[in-house]
Amino acid sequence: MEGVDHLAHERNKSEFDVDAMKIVWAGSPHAFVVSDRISKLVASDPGFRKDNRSTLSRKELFKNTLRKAAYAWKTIIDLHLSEEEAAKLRFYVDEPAFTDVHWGMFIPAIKGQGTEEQQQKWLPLAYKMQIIGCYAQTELGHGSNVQGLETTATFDPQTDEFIIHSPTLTSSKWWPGGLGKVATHAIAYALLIVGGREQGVHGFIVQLRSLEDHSPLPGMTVGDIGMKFGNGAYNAMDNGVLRFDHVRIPRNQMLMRVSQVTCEGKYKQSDVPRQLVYGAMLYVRQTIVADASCALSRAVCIATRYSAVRRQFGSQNGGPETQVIDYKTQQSRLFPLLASAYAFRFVGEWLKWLYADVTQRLQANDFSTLPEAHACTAGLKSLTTTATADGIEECRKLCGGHGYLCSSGLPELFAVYVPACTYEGENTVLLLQVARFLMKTVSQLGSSKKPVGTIAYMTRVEHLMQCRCGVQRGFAELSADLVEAAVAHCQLLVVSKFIEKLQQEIPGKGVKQQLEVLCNIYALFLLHKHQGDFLSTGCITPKHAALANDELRSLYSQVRPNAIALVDAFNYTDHYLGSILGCYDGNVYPKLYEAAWKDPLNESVVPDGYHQYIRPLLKQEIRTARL
Ligand SMILES: CCCCCCCCCCCCCC(=O)SCCNC(=O)CCNC(=O)[C@H](O)C(C)(C)COP(=O)(O)OP(=O)(O)OC[C@H]1O[C@@H](n2cnc3c(N)ncnc32)[C@H](O)[C@@H]1OP(=O)(O)O
Ligand SMILES: Cc1cc2nc3c(=O)[nH]c(=O)nc-3n(C[C@H](O)[C@H](O)[C@H](O)COP(=O)(O)OP(=O)(O)OC[C@H]3O[C@@H](n4cnc5c(N)ncnc54)[C@H](O)[C@@H]3O)c2cc1C
Repeated sequence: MEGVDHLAHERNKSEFDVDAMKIVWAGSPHAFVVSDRISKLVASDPGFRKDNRSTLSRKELFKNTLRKAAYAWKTIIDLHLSEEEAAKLRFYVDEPAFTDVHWGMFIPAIKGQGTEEQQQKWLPLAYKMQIIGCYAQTELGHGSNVQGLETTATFDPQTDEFIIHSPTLTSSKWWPGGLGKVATHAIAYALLIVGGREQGVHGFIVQLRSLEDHSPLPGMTVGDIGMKFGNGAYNAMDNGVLRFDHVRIPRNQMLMRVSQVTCEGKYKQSDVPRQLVYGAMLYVRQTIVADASCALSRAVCIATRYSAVRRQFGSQNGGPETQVIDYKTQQSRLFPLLASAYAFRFVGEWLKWLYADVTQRLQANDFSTLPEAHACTAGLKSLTTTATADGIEECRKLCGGHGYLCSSGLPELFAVYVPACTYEGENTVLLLQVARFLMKTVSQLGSSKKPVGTIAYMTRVEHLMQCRCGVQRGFAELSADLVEAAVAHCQLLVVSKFIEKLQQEIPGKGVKQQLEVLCNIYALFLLHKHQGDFLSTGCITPKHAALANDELRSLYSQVRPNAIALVDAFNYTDHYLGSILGCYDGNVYPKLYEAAWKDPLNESVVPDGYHQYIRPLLKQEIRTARL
């Protein structure tokens, strides 16, 4: 039944303009056109094939990733793609690679922390990929505690150089993506020592490998840290280890926007806050929130389409069985995730705006919104990645047994996604940062400093005034509760940004109504999940809670006829989805059957090893067998 749309009856049911919703999801008509064109370009090019990934060995997988990255770069140059189109192309190629960190961290770190001169020198090389960079911050002994890093950068005024050194085993750089086998350069973070005085952790541009033959430069011991979670998946990335043995670099390779070391050995701080050293993390956390909506929507698209295809029980008079998407239990697990995907999309859009705004202010030496931007990026990164990782796993379960097959796309998606809960700031550690920000705000309530922006609501929460005096005491003791408060604050942010989105003009028949339903599901689902907190704090009564649950059930029924169209609006190609269960035409069973026969284990009917291990068992010859 190739060519038949098995989900056509579902698509016919929808009550809104899907094409208009595609534009809302993409962000603008222009963004939609670019995304649509580039995703189709990648999907139709056999050079970007990815369906064989799970059967490759680590070395084959890695080499294939190198080939794809080179091929992507050639395509970008041959087709004269703009920066926006090139970024989309890398996104749709959909393979973790050194390029993520080069474009996503190395370049932003130079832009944010480098002086004009440094940017002019290094950025053109990086943009043309004449150098490949990584972001070497984390060490074997410390990741979260950045101030605890042990690598040293000691200034030598005699030669006008820094000596970069790894004094202990635990000071070995450990984890940086791209470092293991590819990067030619790193932004390495090290404790600056000038004239015998420690001046805190700073970033340095360090060349790692020869630009002629790729061999490590003298004083560098560098390699890959080994296999990671999930067989294929994130193993395409060469996360690395690096030790420095008194490596010398010129003084002008310290990133000097925030602070400078002069040739006389004087340490000077600009009037910009030293937190700007963490600027690259601010940037990446913001991109991670946008990525969360992509990963979650992908899993939800797979689970929703498959739930409409899959039938179990309930046949009446020999008619078809019930589509599992019609079970209320399936809906109550699936539709909040669908709503979350949309919610994260819109909060991601807002965060992008917030980041652009804080960047503009920083350039004009206005640092007033930096703490809020830090709290928002850290908190939303934590909230959205946790919910997305959990959501992908829930989608796998929603697909029953077939969800466990690699051809469902879900195991790989989970394995690639789940480290987002750890990298770029471990999620609990980041929530503690939000909690600290909230508690600082509470301690200032009643003073002349009024909370503004995302914390303006705190003036309206009367009982917070009573907490003021004790907030700086007992932070550690109460940290588990404070983390919950931080999550609640972030959830409020997500809900309020969804509501703000709905206050805008949204064209297209029925589009706004669908988004209103999803927004209400997102908010009421949270209320339902945290009912205990709402009840115990007296924010709602048991009657409210019961009403909310009734309303939630009714909202699920309203989503049901539109569910397939709502995931079609993500506009994902079958190539990008990488899932038989989620394929657009819903022709799942023949495709699953066909894919099984392509497994390397099915290349012969009698497996390798039969004569050595199976036959001796069957023939009772195991004692004499040579094992
Ligand atoms: C297109 C691209 C796609 C991109 C995708 C790429 C994916 C790539 C793949 C994945 C690649 C993965 C790549 C990777 O994983 S790269 C490695 C990422 N590593 C981390 O994220 C480490 C996590 N730890 C930290 O961030 C900090 O040390 C924390 C936050 C725990 C503070 O620890 P500590 O308690 O010791 O504090 P302090 O003394 O150092 O500083 C305290 C002061 O600084 C303020 N502060 C703190 N942080 C920031 C900030 N960021 N902006 C602005 N301000 C900030 C803070 O509010 C406080 O201010 P105040 O209260 O004193 O006023
Ligand atoms: C796939 C992947 C890619 C990465 N890529 C890079 C990269 O390119 N460059 C780079 O520099 N790094 C990279 N990292 C490292 C990453 O940024 C760190 O692993 C991360 O910041 C967490 O730090 P950690 O490993 O020290 O965790 P830890 O801090 O040791 O966390 C262990 C546990 O301790 C808890 N904990 C820690 N501190 C506190 C506290 N103060 N209060 C309460 N609980 C606490 C945490 O919540 C966690 O449960 C990568 C990591 C991964 C997994």
